[in-house]
Amino acid sequence: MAAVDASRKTTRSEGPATIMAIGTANPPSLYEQSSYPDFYFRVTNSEHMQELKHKFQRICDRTMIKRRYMLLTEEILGEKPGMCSYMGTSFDERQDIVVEEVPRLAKEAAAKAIKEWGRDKSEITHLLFCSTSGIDMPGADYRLIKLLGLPLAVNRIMLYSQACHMGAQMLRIAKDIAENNRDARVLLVACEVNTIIFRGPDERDIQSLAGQAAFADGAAAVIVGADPIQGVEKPIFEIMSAAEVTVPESDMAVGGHLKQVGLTFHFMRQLPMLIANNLENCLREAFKPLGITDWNEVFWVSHPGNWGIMDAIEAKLGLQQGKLRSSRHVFSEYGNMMGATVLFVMDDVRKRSTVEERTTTGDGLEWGFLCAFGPGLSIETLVLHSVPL
Ligand SMILES: CC(C)(COP(=O)(O)OP(=O)(O)OC[C@H]1O[C@@H](n2cnc3c(N)ncnc32)[C@H](O)[C@@H]1OP(=O)(O)O)[C@@H](O)C(=O)NCCC(=O)NCCSC(=O)CC(=O)O
Repeated sequence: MAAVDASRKTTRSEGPATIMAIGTANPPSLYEQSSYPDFYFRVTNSEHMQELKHKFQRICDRTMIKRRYMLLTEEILGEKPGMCSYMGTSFDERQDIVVEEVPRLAKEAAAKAIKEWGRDKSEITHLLFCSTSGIDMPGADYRLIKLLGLPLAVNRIMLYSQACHMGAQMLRIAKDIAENNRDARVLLVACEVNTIIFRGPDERDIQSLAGQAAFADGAAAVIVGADPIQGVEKPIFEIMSAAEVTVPESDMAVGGHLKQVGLTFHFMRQLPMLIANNLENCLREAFKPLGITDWNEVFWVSHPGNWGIMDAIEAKLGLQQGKLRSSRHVFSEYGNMMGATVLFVMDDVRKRSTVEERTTTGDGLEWGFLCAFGPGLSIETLVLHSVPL
C-alpha cells in the first residue's frame, strides 16, 4: 500500500495546472460588418430580396460586431453553389474545405503558442483539439500532429461538433491531465471555420440569418502544465477549479443539426436571460471555497455569446461597467468564433493587463472567473488565479 501511495505521489504534479502560453490566428479575409450585407446578398444571388436584406442590415448593426474574419471569399463561394443556396445539398462542398483548413488554421495558432512557451515542441505530451467543423477519420488532431511535426507518442483527444463552450471544456480536461500526469505539457487547440454554417438567406429563418451575422473563423491554442520550470516557462494563469452544469429543459435554447445542407443553427430570444439567471449559482459554487461573494472582486473572462447576453450578465450580477471589456472587445473585433472565442478573451485580458500596467495578469486582481456556454444549455466555469506582473 505504501508503494502505491508513493507511486501515486510521484506521478502527480505538486502545483495546480498552469496556463503558460496562448496563441491565436485568423484567416486572411477580413469583412467589415457595415458592408457585409452587400457581400452576403451578392454572393448568394439574393439581391432580389431587398426587404430581407434591410432586415439583415438591421441584424448586423444590432450585433455590435465591427469586423470578422472568414476563410470564405467570393472566389471560393463562386464554385460552391450548394453553399450559397438556403438549403442546397452541400455537405461535400463544405467538407472538402474544412477537413483541410481546420488543421491548417490550428497550426498557425499552435505555432505561436509553442513559440511563447519557449520549450521544444517535442516536449508536448498531450494534444486536445476541438472544432465544430470538419468531422473526419483520422481527425484534425492527427493532421495537426503531422503539420506541426509533433512526436507520434503525443496522447490525443479530438472533440467535434459541440460549439461555443468547448474552449472552456478543453481547459477543464487539460487541468485534469496536467495535475494527474507529472511533467505533462498539454497543447489544447480550439479551431472554428464556419464554412459549415454559411448558407443563403430565407425570410422564414431569421435565426439562421442571425448566425450569418455573428459567426466567424478563428483558432486559439493554449499550453497547460503544472510546476512550471523556473526561468523557462512563464505562468499566465493558474487553474484552481473547473466545472460544468447543464441547465434542465433547455436543449432548445441554442443548438444546431449537422445535415446534408451543412450545420443548421437555432437560438431562443430568451437566451440572454436564461444564461444570466443560471450563472449566479455557478459563481456561488465556484467561489464558495474562497469565500468570495462580490462578483466585482474578480476579473472576468466570459464567452461573449452576443451583445444581449453580455448586457444581461452585467445587469443580473450587478457587474461594474468594464468587467466584460475584453469579451466585448473580442466580440466586436472578431465576432463569435465559437469555442475559440473565450481563449481569445483570456489572451486579451492578460495582454491588456500588461499594456495598462496592472499588478497582475488578471486586471490587477488575484482571482478570476472564466465562463462559456453552448448547446445543452451547457455552462462551463473555471476559477483562475492570476500571477504578478
Ligand atoms: C440577432 C441579434 C442581433 C438580435 O439582437 P436583439 O434581440 O438585441 O435585436 P432586435 O430585437 O432588434 O432584433 C433584430 C431583428 O432580428 C429579429 N430576431 C432577433 N432574434 C430573433 C429570433 N430568435 N427569432 C426570430 N427573429 C429574431 C428581430 O425580430 C428583429 O427584427 P426587426 O428588425 O424586423 O424587428 C442577436 O441575438 C445576435 O447578435 N445574435 C447572434 C447569434 C446568436 O445569438 N448566437 C447565440 C450565441 S450563444 C453561443 O455563443 C453559444 C453557442 O452558439 O453555442
